[in-house]
Amino acid sequence: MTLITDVRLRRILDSRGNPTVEADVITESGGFGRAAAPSGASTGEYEAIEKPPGEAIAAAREHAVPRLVGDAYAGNQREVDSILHAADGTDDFSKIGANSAVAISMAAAKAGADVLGAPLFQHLGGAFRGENFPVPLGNVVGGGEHAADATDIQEFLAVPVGAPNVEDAVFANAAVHAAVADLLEERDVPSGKGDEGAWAPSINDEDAFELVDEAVSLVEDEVGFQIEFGLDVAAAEMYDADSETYEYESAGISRDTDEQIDYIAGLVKEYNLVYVEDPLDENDYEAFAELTDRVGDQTLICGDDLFVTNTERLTDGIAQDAANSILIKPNQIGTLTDAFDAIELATENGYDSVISHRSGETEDTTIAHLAVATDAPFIKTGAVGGERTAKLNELIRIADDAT
Ligand SMILES: C=C(OP(=O)(O)O)C(=O)O
Ligand SMILES: [Mg+2]
Repeated sequence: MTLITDVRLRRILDSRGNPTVEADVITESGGFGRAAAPSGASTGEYEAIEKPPGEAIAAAREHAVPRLVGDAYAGNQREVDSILHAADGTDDFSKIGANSAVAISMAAAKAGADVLGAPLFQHLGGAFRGENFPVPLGNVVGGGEHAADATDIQEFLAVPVGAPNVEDAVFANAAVHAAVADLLEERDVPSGKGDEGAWAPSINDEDAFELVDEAVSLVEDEVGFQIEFGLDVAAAEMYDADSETYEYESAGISRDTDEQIDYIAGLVKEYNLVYVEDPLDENDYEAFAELTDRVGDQTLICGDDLFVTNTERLTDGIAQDAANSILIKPNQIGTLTDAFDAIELATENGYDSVISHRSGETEDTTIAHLAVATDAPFIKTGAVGGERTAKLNELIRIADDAT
């Protein structure tokens, strides 16, 4: 029933107005799945290769589609994904593009779920998936590669750890986003938004910490449950390998690795940060390990550019105690199977998985299902904006359906 009879690929728009790959997978019994690849701006050095969409589509049509049609079963995700790997033949999807691969992989999963008549999270997670729902990390202020002339730290994330359910958590993050706007207006600070919908005022990081701290406290009082905050430092983007320093341009500060570790450890204590992503350069497992040793019992130290959803890099990180959580972005590695394997390896080793969007997104909601299917404790998918609320609203619907 899930035998794949057609795979269609096209270019569609992403949220930045750039082209991206969309895939439709159709099965023998009329099952249908559609998915689109997201795209990063602060990409990790070791990510699978995103090709220009036109080239990725042409290459996938030539090499992957003929191997899938009439041979692969959409309900057998590992088979679909291993055919994608075989059709590509490289270890970084540089032939068909990780964007074509991930769109086909996710579309196949949806087609498989369609044939079974099950929601995607149930098809992916099976009957014995856990009953928890992820806490959403909501990007409320940001800069870095996601906005010009804003904070050096890429993302300030609201974390509604005390929310009784997904719906309250999602609304709490939106309320923090709104409270930040009110505080900016009170202070006469104009602000546009970055790629993920976070406010991107022209302020330095120190001012942003005060702002987010206050916004979080205001909303916490309003909703009556605990909200903390966290960061995606995206430190690889500010690391200068020649001088071996982290350059905070808006504050005019340069920190060497020891100073960076001290700085982040100090922030964790001062602001009770519950989440810190990529606080150090993507090549520096050792510095990650030192920071994790210092504050890993108080906060999540999460590897995004460090691990790039790659089990080999995660294995190295685990061996060195480099972090205690991993960001999972299916397009960093190219298939759902690879993303699942990374989550499984993380879980076996006591690492938390944080399922994540990219800064360039579409209306695709696969990651909401992936987070629920794998019982991931956190999902990072913005706070507001259509391509972000697509996932957040899907999460609310899944919770409504499943409980
Ligand atoms: C979502 C992120 O940004 P991008 O998609 O630009 O890598 C991130 O760095 O976690
Ligand atoms: Mg990141």
